[in-house]
Amino acid sequence: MKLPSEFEEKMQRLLGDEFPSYIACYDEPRYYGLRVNTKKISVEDFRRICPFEIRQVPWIENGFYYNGEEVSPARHPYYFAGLYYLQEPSAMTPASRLPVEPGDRVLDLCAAPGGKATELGAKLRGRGLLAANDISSSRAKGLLKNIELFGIGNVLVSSEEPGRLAEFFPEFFDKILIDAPCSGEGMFRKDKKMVKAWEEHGPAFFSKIQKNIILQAASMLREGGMMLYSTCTFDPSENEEVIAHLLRERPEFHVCPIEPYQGFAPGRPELAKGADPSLADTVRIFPHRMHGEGHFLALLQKGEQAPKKGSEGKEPPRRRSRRLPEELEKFLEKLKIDLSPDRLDIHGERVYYMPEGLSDIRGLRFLRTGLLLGELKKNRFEPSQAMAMALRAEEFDQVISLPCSDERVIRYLKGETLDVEDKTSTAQKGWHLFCVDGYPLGWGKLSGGTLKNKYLPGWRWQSL
Ligand SMILES: C[S@@+](CC[C@H](N)C(=O)[O-])C[C@H]1O[C@@H](n2cnc3c(N)ncnc32)[C@H](O)[C@@H]1O
Repeated sequence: MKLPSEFEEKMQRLLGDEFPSYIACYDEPRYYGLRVNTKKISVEDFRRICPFEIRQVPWIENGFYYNGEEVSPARHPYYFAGLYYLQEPSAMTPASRLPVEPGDRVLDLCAAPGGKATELGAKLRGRGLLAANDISSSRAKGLLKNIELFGIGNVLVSSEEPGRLAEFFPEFFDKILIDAPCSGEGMFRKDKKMVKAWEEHGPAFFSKIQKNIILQAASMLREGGMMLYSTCTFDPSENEEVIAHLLRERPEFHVCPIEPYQGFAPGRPELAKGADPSLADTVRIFPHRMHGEGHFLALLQKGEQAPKKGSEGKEPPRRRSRRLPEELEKFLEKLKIDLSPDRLDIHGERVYYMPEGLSDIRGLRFLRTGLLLGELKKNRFEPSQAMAMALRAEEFDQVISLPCSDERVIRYLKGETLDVEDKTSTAQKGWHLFCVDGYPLGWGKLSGGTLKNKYLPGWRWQSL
């Protein structure tokens, strides 16, 4: 692979004796990985049902390698059921090393297409708030889809410039992830187009942006909160230097050690202005030291551990306590989950289930708040694709589940009407949650043994 000579020279200076083994990696195949969605399935159960060979990523509990030259996990019904996300193994590290707990208010500031946000959301277990933001509104649409596919409903998905977001959320979040836009040097092997992009916009261009983003993020973190900064590049000006900039500008922050793995290399304090020794607690991932493409991570804390504020002082806006439309009430009776009525919000035809503790966001550019439950149409309620993905099969009273070997599963994903007489009684009718091996894929409406397909058209299985 042809690399820019300026890049090679820099890596030689950075790695010294290790440079030959680093550069030799470019003649080896890239790593393919998938990360299990633990909100929907345990790692143990996934191992049991996974239809292709996988190997544990040793530093990620729910991360696995697969052979991307032989299998296409994105073309399997389990992918459509949101059971996993395809992700290069070193990119799994940032979300795994930010200690998110159920109930936290979490911000993923540069989130699209959702590789880290989906893991942060899974860790929340449906409690607290995941705010996933990306400056690009087109990329934010893909982000929303992945969050919905993962079944995560306690969300705010927005598309704002970080400074503007900071006006809405001063000292609000318990945990923040900044997976910063970067020159992408760690992605050269995975995607050759990155080399050309690097030649156009290199480390100096991104370093300026990153220094701005990290300060904006800092102002949104509560006292005692934790923030993880990551890039997929090697240049110190985008890594140690950005952290040094934060420590100079916001002295209340300190660097925290990251849960170790034998392949991690320490950060390099001597490569940043001021050579703060705590930068040695940041982590570098190099492909010649472990089986991942390349990353940098820094875990930071603002001040000392302070008691969590929770929703205190940030009252969510009061929602109108109006009677729910009858058709919605009727549908909600079919759900075997506890929904808190004061979190139901109706905007025009659309019904949402709002996350805990979201403050007033009027004026913010957002794509979604909460879980879209469905739409009120004339005298009916139509449940949404997002709700199907957020449910477990046992949480709805009418379910049709087929094994993944049944050809009707793919036909369902293609949008076809199905004959399911063998799976239902003629007396059964109305909304059914259609599942593969017990994992929801979407809705269908049953009548006389025929299932009318309600799978979201934009998500359909595309024929190659
Ligand atoms: C490395 S990517 C994020 C990848 C994502 N975290 C994931 O794991 O799927 C960086 C993202 O930052 C966004 N971005 C670019 N400039 C930005 C800025 N000035 N402020 C915030 N986000 C920005 C880009 O649109 C891009 O989606």
